[in-house]
Amino acid sequence: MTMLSNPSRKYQAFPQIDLPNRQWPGNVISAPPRWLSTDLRDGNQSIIDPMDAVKKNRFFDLLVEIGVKEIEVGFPSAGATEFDFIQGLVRSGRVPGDVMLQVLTQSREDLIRTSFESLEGAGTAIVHLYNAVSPAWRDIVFRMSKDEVREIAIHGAKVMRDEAAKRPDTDWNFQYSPETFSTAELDFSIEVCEAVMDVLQPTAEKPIILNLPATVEAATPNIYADQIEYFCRNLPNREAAVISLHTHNDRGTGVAAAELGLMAGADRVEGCLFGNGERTGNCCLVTVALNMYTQGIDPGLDFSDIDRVIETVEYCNQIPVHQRHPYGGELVFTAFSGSHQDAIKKGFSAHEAQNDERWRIPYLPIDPADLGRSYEAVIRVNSQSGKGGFAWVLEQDQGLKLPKAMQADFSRHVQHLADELGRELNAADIWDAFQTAYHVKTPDKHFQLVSYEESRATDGTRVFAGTISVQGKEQSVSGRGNGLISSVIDTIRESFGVELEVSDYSEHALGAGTHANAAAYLQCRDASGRTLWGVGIDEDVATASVRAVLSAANSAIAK
Ligand SMILES: CC(=O)SCCNC(=O)CCNC(=O)[C@H](O)C(C)(C)COP(=O)(O)OP(=O)(O)OC[C@H]1O[C@@H](n2cnc3c(N)ncnc32)[C@H](O)[C@@H]1OP(=O)(O)O
Ligand SMILES: CC(C)C(=O)C(=O)O
Repeated sequence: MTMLSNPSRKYQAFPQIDLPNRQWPGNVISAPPRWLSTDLRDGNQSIIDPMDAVKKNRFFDLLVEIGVKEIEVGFPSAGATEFDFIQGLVRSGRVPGDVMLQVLTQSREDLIRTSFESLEGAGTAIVHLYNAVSPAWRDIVFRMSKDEVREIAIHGAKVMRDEAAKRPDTDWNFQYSPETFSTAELDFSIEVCEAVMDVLQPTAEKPIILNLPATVEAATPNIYADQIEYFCRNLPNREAAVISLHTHNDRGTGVAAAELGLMAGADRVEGCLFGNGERTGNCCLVTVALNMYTQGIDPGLDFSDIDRVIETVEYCNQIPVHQRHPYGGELVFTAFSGSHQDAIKKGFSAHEAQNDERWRIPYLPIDPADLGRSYEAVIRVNSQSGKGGFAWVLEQDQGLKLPKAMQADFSRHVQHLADELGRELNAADIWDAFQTAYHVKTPDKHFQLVSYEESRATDGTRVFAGTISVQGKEQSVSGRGNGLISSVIDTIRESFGVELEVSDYSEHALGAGTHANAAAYLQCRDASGRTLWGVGIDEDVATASVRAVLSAANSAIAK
C-alpha cells in the first residue's frame, strides 16, 4: 500500500467562496463571544466509555466554576443514562440562575419530545435541533432531495415550537444547526435556516441560535470565515439570530477557523475543553479563550487553576491532555534548549526590574502564574541546555549567582554529566555536580578550613583568623579587609607550595531562605597557567572568600 502519486484522482480541492470585498481579514476580535461547552455531548459521544452521572456531574460543576454560561449537557434521547442525568440535574437545583442547559436532538418527532421531557422543570433552557444539509449526506445518508431535507428541518422546528408551547413555565430558547454546513451549498444552508426561522419566529429580543458547524473540517480556515461572512450578510432578518460556530479539527485548524469565524461576524463559539470531541476533536475552548486573554481581552472564562481543570477533564474523559497542548500541557512552560533558557532567564530579570505589569518574556506568550503555574518549572536541564538553564536552577535553588565566566566553566561539567546519565538533570544533580566540581564538599586529603573566626577592627574592617590544613598538616592564616585573599594565597604558597594568581573575584549576599549568607567566586591561574575557579559559601563574606581560595587550591592539586 502506498500513498497515491496523483491524489487528485481521489481528493479534490475545496472550491473558493465567491465573496467579493470580504471584510473579515481586516476585523479584530475585541470582545469575548458567548461560549457553549459541548463537553458533555460532542465530547461525551466521542470517548470510549461515555461518562457516567458521577463524571458528568463533576464536569458540569467544573464548567460552572470556570464561568461557562451555556452548557450542552447531553443527547436525552440516546438512552436512560443521558435522560436521567439531565432530568436529575434540572431537579437538583444545582444549575445556577445564569447558566442555561442545552440538549441536542435529531430532527425526529419522538426524539424531540423526549428532549423536552428531559428538561421538564427547567427555568430556562436551549433545545438544539439538527439535520445534515450537504450533498453527500442528502445523497448517501438520507437519499433525499433538497426540498425533502428542508422539510426535515421545518417539521422538527414545528414540533419544537409545539412542545415548547405546552410548557410555558420554562423560558425556551431554540437552536438550529444545519449539520455539515461547511461542506454544503451556502445558499441552501441559508434557505433551510430561513425556513426554520419562519416557523419559530425569532426576534432581535428573543433570537434563535443558528449554529454553523464545520462538522468535518474540509478546507483552510479562511474558507470557513468566508462561509460565515457570506451567511451573515445574506441571512434575512440577521438581527433575530445569534450566529454560533462549531468547528472540528480534522485539518488541525479548528481553533483558527473559530477565530476567523468570529472575525467574520459570529457571536458564539461551541467547543470542548482541551479540544476533545469526535475524531480529531472540537475547537478547544481553553485555547480560544486564552488566545484572547493574551491579546488583552478578558474572555470571561477563568483558567487561573489550569492544573485542576486538566485533572478533572482527564479524569472525566479518560484521555490525557497532551504535554504540548497550548496553555495547559505539562511542557508548555518548560524550556530545555540553552538559548531559550537564557532568554527566559533574562526576561524574568528584566520583568522584575521594570515597574509595570507589561508581559515581555521571550518565548513565553503568557505568564504561567496567571494560570496557577509556577516559575520553578520553567527551566529544565538536559544535554541540549546551555548556561542559562543550570544558572537559573542554581540561583533558584541555592541563591548562587555565578559570574558569567564561571558559568562557562561549570557548563563543561553539566554537559558531561547530562551525556553520561543520558537523562534530564534535576536540581539535586546540578547542586551535587557543582559541589564536586569546585570542591565545596572537601574530602580529607584536600585543603580544609579547620577553625576560623571573623571579627571587626576598630576602623570597621573585617579581620579573619583561622587554621587551614591539608593532608594532616596545619597552618594558621589571617588577614584583614581587602588583603585577606592575598594573605591566604601567600600562606598556601609558602606553607604548601601551591601557586595561585588571582584574576577575578566577586561576592554577593545570598537571598532569604538559602542555607548560608554569602557566596564568593575566585578566578585564578595556577603555576602552569591553567584557569581555575574557586567558590566559597558561608555565614560571612570573609569566611566565604577564604573558602573560595581553598576551593581553587583544591582544583590546583586535583588537576
Ligand atoms: C455531528 C454530530 O455529532 S450529531 C450528534 C450525534 N450524536 C449521536 O448520534 C449520539 C446519540 N445518538 C443515538 O443515541 C442514536 O443514534 C439515536 C437514539 C439518536 C437514534 O438511534 P436510532 O433510531 O437507532 O437510529 P440511528 O442513530 O441509526 O439513526 C439513523 C436514522 O436517523 C436519520 N437521521 C440521522 N440524523 C438525522 C437528523 N438530524 N434528523 C432526522 N433524521 C436523522 C438517518 O437518516 C437514519 O434514518 P434511516 O434509519 O431511515 O436510514
Ligand atoms: C450537531 C452538530 C452541531 C455537530 O455536532 C456537528 O455538526 O459537528
